[in-house]
Amino acid sequence: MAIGFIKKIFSFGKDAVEEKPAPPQEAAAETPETAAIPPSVPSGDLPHKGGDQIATEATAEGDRTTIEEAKASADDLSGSLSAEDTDARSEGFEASPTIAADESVRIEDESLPRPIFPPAGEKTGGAEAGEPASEHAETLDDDKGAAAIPPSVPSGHLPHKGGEQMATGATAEDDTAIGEAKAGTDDLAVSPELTAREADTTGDVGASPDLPKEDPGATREGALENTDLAADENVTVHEESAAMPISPLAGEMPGRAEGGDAAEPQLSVAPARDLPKGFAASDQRPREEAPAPQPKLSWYQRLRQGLARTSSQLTGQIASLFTKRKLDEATLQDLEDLLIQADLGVETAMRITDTLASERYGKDVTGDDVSRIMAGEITKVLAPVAKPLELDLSHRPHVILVVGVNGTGKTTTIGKLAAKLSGAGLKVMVAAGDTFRAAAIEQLKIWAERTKSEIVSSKLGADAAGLAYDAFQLAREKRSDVLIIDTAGRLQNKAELMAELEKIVRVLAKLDPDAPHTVLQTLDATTGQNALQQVEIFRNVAGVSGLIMTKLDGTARGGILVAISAKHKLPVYFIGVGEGIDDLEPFEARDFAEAIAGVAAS
Ligand SMILES: Nc1nc2c(ncn2[C@@H]2O[C@H](COP(=O)(O)OP(=O)(O)OP(=O)(O)O)[C@@H](O)[C@H]2O)c(=O)[nH]1
Repeated sequence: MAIGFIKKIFSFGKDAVEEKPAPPQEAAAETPETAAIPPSVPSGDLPHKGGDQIATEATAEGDRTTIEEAKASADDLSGSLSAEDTDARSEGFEASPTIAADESVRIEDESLPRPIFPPAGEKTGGAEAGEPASEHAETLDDDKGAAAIPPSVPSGHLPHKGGEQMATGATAEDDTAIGEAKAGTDDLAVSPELTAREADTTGDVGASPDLPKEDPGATREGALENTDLAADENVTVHEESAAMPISPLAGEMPGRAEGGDAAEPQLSVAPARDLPKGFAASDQRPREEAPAPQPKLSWYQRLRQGLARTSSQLTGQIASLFTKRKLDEATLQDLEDLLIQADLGVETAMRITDTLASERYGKDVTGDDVSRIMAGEITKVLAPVAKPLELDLSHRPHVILVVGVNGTGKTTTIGKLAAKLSGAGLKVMVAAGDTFRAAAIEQLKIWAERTKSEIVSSKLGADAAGLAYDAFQLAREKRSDVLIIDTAGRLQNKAELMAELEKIVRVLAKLDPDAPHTVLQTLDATTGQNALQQVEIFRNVAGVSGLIMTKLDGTARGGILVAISAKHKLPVYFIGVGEGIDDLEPFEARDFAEAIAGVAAS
């Protein structure tokens, strides 16, 4: 066996490891489809440059593909092998996107808001009042890597420095008539003749041989107009030279010290001044006391805390049902009703009552007895679906498509996943495929900054399938390990949603028949029974291969995960119990069951 093709499984979230030969399409995946890399692009793993965002927009046209192909590829999503091919990792970029545009290209410098400078005399070692605010932007341009790192992220904490962000937009035009589609849906075959351009993060547009050098003295906007680029639409290059403002991450990043070691007390102290002899400086201003760092709860404690409402509601009702009561038919029926109302599902409710009846029929029963049996039965239902998310890194990138209804936590979950992967040393790219909401794109950019991931985005309303295709190509060229694609969730507009998701899946399969390699659906626990139906719909549309349930914190409806597991039997990879970057953990059947049933850890 050739050494370079030894593959391993990287089981993301859990410890499972297995081996599997590399898929044959990898060779094809490596085939450069674009022009040779410009000399200015370093070979090997490109260091992620802090805070830079490159936005390109291109057109993509693809070959005819049938819905069957797309569905087949979507179905073929079982996690397979992953390998960290270090040899391959050291290979340079063999291609960079060629750019074609017949209209103007713009570069926008979206610097951060100007910093507020202290008044004259207060700034030690700095300029006096009136110092031009623009100096900040210049500084950022000169040292983007440093500038882009969020202040609370410890330098060197993550292996990929900076947060190079590329934003590309692409359009993919279908060339297949409606009617070839399976099950009455559109055949949205895409013929992506992808054209993309990528600007060097320093703004050196000449990195691409097709592009003229930017005149550094000129206004960025319009500097590239009337080039010989051929594209169907305008190409806009966003150069965001500074990190987006984000909230502090103290204690949020995996591996960060807990308890506020990053939070140095910020006391308001007047700068020392030279006073004439006979005077003494005094500072009467009240000093702000830094809040005492809160001890951070373990994941298990947070899970328990998060599921406390579900659990207390359930156990409270059970306790009142079984007060001084022998177990009879009526009590069993009441219990079954209660469990069904708690969203556990009919199947699981019957399992619990059957087991209880077989153990305690005609005897005294306490709420604790019921909770114990309930925990055991729920564990049995959940254990088969509590699986790790297997990443096949031989694909490079392993493509994860994230789907789900609006607000179920797709973007947030992508950020949390990116943090885990990036924190483990993997090179992550995220794609802002929710092109219908400006806020979703911005939100993902912030997460990319936080997690030191690259980001591919386009302007609002751009074709999501084109963007996905474009991102996949770029992720290949950049040798990203994982590409995570966000999507818009619009259940209320089902036909359009179905068509778009099917198209994204189909277009990705053009580049790799196995892609997307994972289709993750996020489910909002607070929606209760509605989540069951959502899985049904997205499973059919996008070939969902696994679930992540979010917002288990504070809901009384956490039982729905049990009903979904019993019905759909789809793997549940992770659960979310908060909005923080580390509020996502692998799903553990027993922990979850015991937390819901309100029994002490076994
Ligand atoms: N409490 C809690 N909030 C969460 C969790 N996951 C996500 N959220 C919040 O839920 C809201 C919606 O999350 P998003 O990530 O924007 O959801 P989305 O599915 O991308 O939404 P669209 O972009 O509208 O499709 C945000 O305010 C998140 O912070 C979680 O596990 N717990």
